Amino acid sequence: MTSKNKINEDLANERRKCNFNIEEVTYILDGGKEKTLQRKKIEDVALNGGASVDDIPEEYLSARERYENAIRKSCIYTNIVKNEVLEITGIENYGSPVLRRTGDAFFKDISPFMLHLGMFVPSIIGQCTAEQQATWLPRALDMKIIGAYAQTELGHGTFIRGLETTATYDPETEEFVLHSPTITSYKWWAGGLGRTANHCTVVAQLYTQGKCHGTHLFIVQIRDLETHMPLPGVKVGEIGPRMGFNTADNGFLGFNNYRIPRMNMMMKNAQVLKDGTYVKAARHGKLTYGTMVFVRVTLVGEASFNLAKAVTIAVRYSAVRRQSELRPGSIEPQILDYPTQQHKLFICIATAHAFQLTASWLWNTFTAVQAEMKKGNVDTLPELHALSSCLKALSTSDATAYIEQCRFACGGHGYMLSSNLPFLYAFVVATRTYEGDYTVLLLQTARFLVKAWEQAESGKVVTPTVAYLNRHFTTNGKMIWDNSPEGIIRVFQSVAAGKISLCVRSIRNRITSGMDHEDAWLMTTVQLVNAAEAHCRSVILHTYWNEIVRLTKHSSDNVKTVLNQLVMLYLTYWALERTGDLLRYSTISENDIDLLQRQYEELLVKIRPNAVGLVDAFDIRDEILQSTLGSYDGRVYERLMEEVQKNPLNKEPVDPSFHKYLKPLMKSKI
Ligand SMILES: CC/C=C\C/C=C\C/C=C\C/C=C\CC/C=C/C(=O)SCCNC(=O)CCNC(=O)[C@H](O)C(C)(C)COP(=O)(O)OP(=O)(O)OC[C@H]1O[C@@H](n2cnc3c(N)ncnc32)[C@H](O)[C@@H]1OP(=O)(O)O
Ligand SMILES: Cc1cc2nc3c(=O)[nH]c(=O)nc-3n(C[C@H](O)[C@H](O)[C@H](O)COP(=O)(O)OP(=O)(O)OC[C@H]3O[C@@H](n4cnc5c(N)ncnc54)[C@H](O)[C@@H]3O)c2cc1C
Repeated sequence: MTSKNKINEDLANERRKCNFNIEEVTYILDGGKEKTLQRKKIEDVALNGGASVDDIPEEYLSARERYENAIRKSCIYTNIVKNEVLEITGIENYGSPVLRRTGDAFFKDISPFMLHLGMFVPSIIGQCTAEQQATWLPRALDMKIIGAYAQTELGHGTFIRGLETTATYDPETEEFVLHSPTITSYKWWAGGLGRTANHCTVVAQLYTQGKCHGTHLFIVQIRDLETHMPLPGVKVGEIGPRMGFNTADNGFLGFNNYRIPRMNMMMKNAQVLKDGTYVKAARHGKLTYGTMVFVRVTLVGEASFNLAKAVTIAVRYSAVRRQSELRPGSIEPQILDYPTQQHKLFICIATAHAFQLTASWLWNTFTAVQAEMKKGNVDTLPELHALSSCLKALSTSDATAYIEQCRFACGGHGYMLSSNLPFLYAFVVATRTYEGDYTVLLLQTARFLVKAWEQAESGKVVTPTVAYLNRHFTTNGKMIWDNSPEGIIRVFQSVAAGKISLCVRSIRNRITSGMDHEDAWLMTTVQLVNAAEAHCRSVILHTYWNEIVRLTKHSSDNVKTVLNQLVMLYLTYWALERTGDLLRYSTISENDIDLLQRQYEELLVKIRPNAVGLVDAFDIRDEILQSTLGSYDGRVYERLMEEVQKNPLNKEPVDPSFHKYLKPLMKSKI
């Protein structure tokens, strides 16, 4: 064995200690053995040519070089996908999470094609008629046209109804005239728009026959397909450096009375006829927001995957890193042996599991709602919107905090870009804002919760995710504390019910004392966000526990044990985080809290020997992790030194700036 492929001895020891079948856990997380085998096959095809095709790491490049390099790699990857991967998986898997995952081997930051696959293509699928799909989809999937999703404007992101771009129908020519009437109406932020896209989905206020019908979606060509020049009437460019997303060429876009054919309005849910007659969406007023719902659903899985990457890096590093001494003269312990380090990291492993299983469950819910909507039934859409909103908000917010915790857990080396942790953080922190800001989305869930509360109050049976509200009206007093998983979940549901109840009371009291409904709601929004967070927490706890019970029914004993330890750690962790709520809404005592704390610390000890095995079970290839600290072999220090060789600053022993500036300064007299 050469030193290049030798496994670090501490990491090798950890793997010897692991007492469960790692593959079995991988299968559970992937959704079954077949899915794991399929993923591995795709990864082999996509990555075995050597994915990391950068001679100089992208962080050393200028903005121009970085963008060009990102385009170069996007094209390499797209060709691999088109020519090799889709042969195995079929075209319907374009844009699947596996391809998204494999793509990470090519980019530390982000591909300029991400929004094409992540939002432009889904908007064609979700918002176009079959005829329109036949026109656009094959060209988009084959990358003959490259798109972006241009909704947000300089002046408005959250409040979609406030968007200012107009699309006015002209029946004479059967065209829409797109126009940006103000500076604040300029599209701003759309990924891939600045330099890459030649088409985009544009969200604009639709005017026909002198009436505004609110925001609708349009497919708009913005650049010439041969020359890539912006078309006359289109002003487009890149918005400038930002925190992360620096290879995504986020762009701005304005229109000067720019004409597009009538059939470029995405007409699945509402139409404008040739004569300008507007035909309203028959089923639900918010179906044009469908692409956002789809992306919110996928973002829960994104949060899980990125957290899994971060904790894989941090746990492996913590097994390799030794620091301090427990007793004078004793061997320095692996930092993973410190309970405080375990406290930082094991919750991250458990959270990645919780989010992965919740993401799969949410995806199933999403596809079930889609199937119902195809039959014309939109009754389940409000619950899906409430669920996808709060799960997107919480998963991205928790993942952000825990990825940062993983970085802290790696000490100084966690700040190195080559650890990949800063990139992961910058990528994930944006997910908390884009596709609906954290607070705004929780307030959407709160609207649903208050309505569900009112239904339960009037004796109606409410939908499953809020069924605990029906129970709230049939039980008296505080929920009895019970330290079983089901007991903890019930208490969390009581906390949510209690908080929603307080919100309803506050709103009613405020209205009674003279406020109108809008002000009463506004004054209660701090509590409403809190209640929606509590509801979402209970949904995650419940889903995680239920899914583990279901998925480990036929598992080997040791797998059952370790996955149970993790889910118990998760439940106990959150119970301890929320002791204030538990004291308020349940009969938990000081003694019960002491017992919870002890239980938590014992779980850390039990999980410790399997920690490396657990992160190995995420099965994330080194090419995808792209981390000096987190590779499978644990050659942390060697990789850090190897990376230093790639630093262009080290190419010459003396920097030219020495002769230009430093030396004159040193020679100058005071
Ligand atoms: C290879 C694979 C590639 C990729 C995959 C991997 C990763 C992920 C993919 C891509 C992501 C990558 C990068 C993304 C980059 C970012 C993109 C963007 O950010 S795009 C822009 C997103 N913008 C937003 O999310 C804006 C947020 N704002 C809103 O959603 C709305 O304005 C808001 C809901 C806040 C308010 O809307 P409004 O019309 O004012 O409604 P109101 O509050 O009055 O509510 C009325 C009524 O409607 C209900 N409702 C609202 N929204 C929905 C909905 N979406 N569905 C159903 N119902 C909805 C609302 O609850 C209310 O109902 P009630 O009256 O209470 O009954
Ligand atoms: C990296 C990145 C990529 C993006 N990519 C795209 C893209 O491809 N396409 C696209 O169209 N957009 C994109 N966006 C835009 C993104 O969707 C918006 O920035 C996001 O929806 C937030 O909207 P905003 O910027 O208007 O924030 P604001 O709404 O201005 O939020 C500012 C603050 O006001 C608060 N706030 C706003 N409204 C309310 C309310 N009603 N109640 C309480 N508090 C409120 C928020 O909580 C927040 O604290 C991207 C953004 C980022 C950061």
